[in-house]
Amino acid sequence: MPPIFEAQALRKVYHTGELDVVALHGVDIQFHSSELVVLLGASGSGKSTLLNILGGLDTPTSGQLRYKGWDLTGGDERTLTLFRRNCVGFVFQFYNLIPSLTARENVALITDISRDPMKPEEALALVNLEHRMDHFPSQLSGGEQQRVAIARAIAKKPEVLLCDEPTGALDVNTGIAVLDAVERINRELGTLTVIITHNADMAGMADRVLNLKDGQIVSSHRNEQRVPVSSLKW
Ligand SMILES: Nc1ncnc2c1ncn2[C@@H]1O[C@H](COP(=O)(O)OP(=O)(O)OP(=O)(O)O)[C@@H](O)[C@H]1O
Repeated sequence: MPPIFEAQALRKVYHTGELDVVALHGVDIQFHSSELVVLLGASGSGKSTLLNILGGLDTPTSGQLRYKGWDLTGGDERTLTLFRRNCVGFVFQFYNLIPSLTARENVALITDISRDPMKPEEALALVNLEHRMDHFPSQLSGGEQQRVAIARAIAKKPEVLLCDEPTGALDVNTGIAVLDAVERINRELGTLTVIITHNADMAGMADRVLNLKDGQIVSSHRNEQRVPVSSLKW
């Protein structure tokens, strides 16, 4: 099977005042359909930069990124907008839900503008929140709010789910429920999933574990078997 993403010599330089910060130093990597990939690395190693480029939120300074053979780096803003809207779901550390809307309404905001979405109820059931659909964010725990954010990200049935520190603001037990939801979506929908974390204990849940250091992928390890999230040692 051809890869979903194919990155070649990706380089990203941020210019801030007098200073140039090289965030990515020539990254070559492929991501395949249905994979669950955990991306590890110290603070500042370039994880978010890589994820943002994969998701079309940022563009590389040089190098090439292809999505299903489609050149995202040569593309114009309209191409990137269509790619983001139709192909990618994002989950961030902070949930960014709209406080005046219920869980169902927060998800419906996205399904209303998508091409072939699932129903908000279906997306919320996938993250085990069917009993909380009519609650407002303030009536939900941090982990439940993050699960609403995951439901919102996947309700449009994206090919790719990108998660930047999805459990960064949560305690261990709440984080487990969130990762369980992400793993289930990957398994049941076959969504290519990339998760950034500082927590090396999460590596066991992945098909593949990448380590970034100083803007380069310094190791790539494939797990023979995925460990269920509930059995990971924290
Ligand atoms: N918008 C920006 N402007 C200038 N420099 C930036 C910008 N975004 C990131 N950087 C720099 O690029 C490097 C890589 O940052 P990045 O956020 O990708 O790292 P990270 O591995 O995700 O870090 P963390 O784990 O702390 O989130 C860092 O040195 C960072 O300071």
